[in-house]
Amino acid sequence: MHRTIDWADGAVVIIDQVALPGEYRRSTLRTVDELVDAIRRLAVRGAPALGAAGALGVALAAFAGGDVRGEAERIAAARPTAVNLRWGVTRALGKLGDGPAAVVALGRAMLDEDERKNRAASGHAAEVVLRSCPRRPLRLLSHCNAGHLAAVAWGTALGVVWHLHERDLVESVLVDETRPLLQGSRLTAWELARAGVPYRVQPDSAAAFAMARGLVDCVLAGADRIAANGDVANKIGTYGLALAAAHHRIPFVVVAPESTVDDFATTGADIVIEERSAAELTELHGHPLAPANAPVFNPAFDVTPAGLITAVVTENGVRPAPSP
Ligand SMILES: CSC[C@H]1O[C@H](OP(=O)(O)O)[C@H](O)[C@@H]1O
Repeated sequence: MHRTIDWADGAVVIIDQVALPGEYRRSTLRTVDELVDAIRRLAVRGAPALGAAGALGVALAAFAGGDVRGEAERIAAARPTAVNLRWGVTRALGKLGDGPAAVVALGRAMLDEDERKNRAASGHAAEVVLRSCPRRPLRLLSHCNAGHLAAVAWGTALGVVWHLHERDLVESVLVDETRPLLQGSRLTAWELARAGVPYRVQPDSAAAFAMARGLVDCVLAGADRIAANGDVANKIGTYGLALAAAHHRIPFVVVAPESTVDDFATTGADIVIEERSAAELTELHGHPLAPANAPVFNPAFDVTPAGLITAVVTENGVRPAPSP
């Protein structure tokens, strides 16, 4: 599989995640407009991948000239919750004074460091799972997609599955379909199938029942922004999973690079939660799923309080539990 996002011939090249699982294709993004559109459509998505997209987007703007900082802000604002997007933009702007080639070099360096950090974070998290869950082999539950397609390569929460699968320690993965955009059934299931990992797709609403039926040993989640107190913003539905896991005394492990920690967000209350269009809920490929003009509540993320999380694991290991 190619890198989820890359730089080639003066352009950003992505695996088009809107086309999956039906078609594996790559798209070339030559302008900031094309990149912002791809981010907003989730053709490129996932916190680490968005960090790279932010940096490489600034490279596109730098080569195009004009109002580079204005274009950079457009990129950073394309999706407000994943801190890595703005962080990648900010890092790239720091190189602007050295010219477009220096911005590209920074972006390429981020591409190279992504897999190393995510392999390390998910490796530490795999050890946490093994220490926390006595049963072998393991039955894991995944929400949304935090795999190769959410990063430049490897992945975060799903990277734990790769590590454990290499050691024949995974019995199966329950994959939340993750409405409304189905990152689980479309992307995580596609990744697991490619890797030969046994899995079953389930409705998001089946997750708590699966735990009640004793089908889950550990819940794995990625993150889009981690507040200083350890609260975690992640795909909508994560908070409910954490509540159910706590009730059933099932470990709930969050995996993310340190770059997803936002110390400027004191608590989860400080994290902006992206709300997305009604159409994502009220129609599917043009077919109505709700009455015309139905009012909706469509937050793309929620916030899980630190107290419901067994461990937040980064490339540096288990983050210290926040002081109460
Ligand atoms: C490894 S970060 C993945 C993270 O990003 C996803 O959000 P989206 O699909 O909207 O980009 C989801 O929250 C995942 O946990």
